[in-house]
Amino acid sequence: MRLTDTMIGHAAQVVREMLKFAQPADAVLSNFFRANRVDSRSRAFIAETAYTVLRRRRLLEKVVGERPTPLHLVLAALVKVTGLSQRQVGEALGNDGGREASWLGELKARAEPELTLAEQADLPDWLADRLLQHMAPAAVLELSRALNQPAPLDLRVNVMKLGRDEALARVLADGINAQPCRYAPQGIRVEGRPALSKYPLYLDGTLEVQDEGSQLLGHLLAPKRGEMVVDFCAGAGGKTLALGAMMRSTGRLYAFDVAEKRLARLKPRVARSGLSNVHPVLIAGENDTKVKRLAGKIDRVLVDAPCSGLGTLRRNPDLKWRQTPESVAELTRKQADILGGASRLLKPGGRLVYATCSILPEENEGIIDAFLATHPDFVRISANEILAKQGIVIDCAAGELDMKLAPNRHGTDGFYAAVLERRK
Ligand SMILES: C[S@@+](CC[C@H](N)C(=O)[O-])C[C@H]1O[C@@H](n2cnc3c(N)ncnc32)[C@H](O)[C@@H]1O
Repeated sequence: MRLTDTMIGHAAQVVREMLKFAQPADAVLSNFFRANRVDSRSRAFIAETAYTVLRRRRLLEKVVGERPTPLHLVLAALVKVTGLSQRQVGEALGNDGGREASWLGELKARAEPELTLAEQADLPDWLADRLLQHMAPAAVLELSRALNQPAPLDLRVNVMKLGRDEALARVLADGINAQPCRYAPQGIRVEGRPALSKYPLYLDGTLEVQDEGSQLLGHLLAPKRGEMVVDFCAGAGGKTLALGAMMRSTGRLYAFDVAEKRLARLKPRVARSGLSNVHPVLIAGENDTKVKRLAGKIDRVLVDAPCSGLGTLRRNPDLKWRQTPESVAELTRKQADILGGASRLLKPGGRLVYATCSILPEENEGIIDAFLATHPDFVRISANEILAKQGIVIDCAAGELDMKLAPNRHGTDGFYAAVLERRK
């Protein structure tokens, strides 16, 4: 790929917008591409470079020094992280970029800065401190390095339409490099970024984009044909679709959410999937009368709780700069309330799965421990045993009941799930 000064300038423009943190990084990118016509190779460069700056912001700010400009952050990212040579970047900058080229020369000559652990991990201090409360420094570095890599693309095969092996064979025959996911029985991991929006198997609902970790949640809830199931925080329905297919389009699957826009995005996906058992319900909150009416009637409840998203930094690196100790505290209050409300839905003997894509214990086992302390009618059961019964063997700590996934150990996003059962 020939790098040009326009591409570098565009990347700096995107970085400038992203670092305002007024909008999520992916929204900044799509707005930029809507407003500026750029060819697909430049697009990939701009997106990757801007995300590299977000991922490695602390290192880059340290390297660049005081009052870093977006352009200097981009140039530093290209030579310090992407591994381009000073000459390659200098040539792209051309004659008009003489000042920046000489700045790059200076940068190259500077001694490598001393970095604190949080800077090496490229995490804000508060977040590194939280992780260090329950992890060794080497483990924090290993986890954060994995979170600072781009994520692979995982697809879930809709088994109502096609078996995983047949779908994989079709994908391979269409020239897309892919392999079965390591754990998720319906998962396919794809190499590169194929254009799915025009791909027939995607358009007809055979394939859905879903991280392998998310796919496993369905296997933890393991809904059966004919059951009454609630996806309490259904959002745009990624998990709803997987649950509906596991129920073979029978029974009733309520998709609750408080966000009308997200539920609206669920409807066309349900149509494409061919499921007829999904009932989207807009609720005002966990105390809505629509929720209360179903109290004690539901076999299985999934609570895919709103969370900090810090397990998804591979895809959403801006989250580590957007979240704060205060926003996490607010989320934990909400998580406890939602879990309390959702738990009332269960029949005796029913199963609840509480999940987040966070790596912070206060959003995960902290919520479950506090819930169990005040709800003696619930017991925690082994997530790993439920998976093992379905032939899914996850590498986990001895005696660990909850499912904890991490990119450095499992190649998935950071994920947490606990399985609770209401006593009979
Ligand atoms: C992690 S997202 C869910 C993602 C979704 N399950 C999927 O697979 O695409 C959390 C969702 O919880 C919803 N939410 C927030 N507060 C809620 C509440 N009190 N009751 C139900 N849903 C809530 C948010 O609107 C958001 O869609």
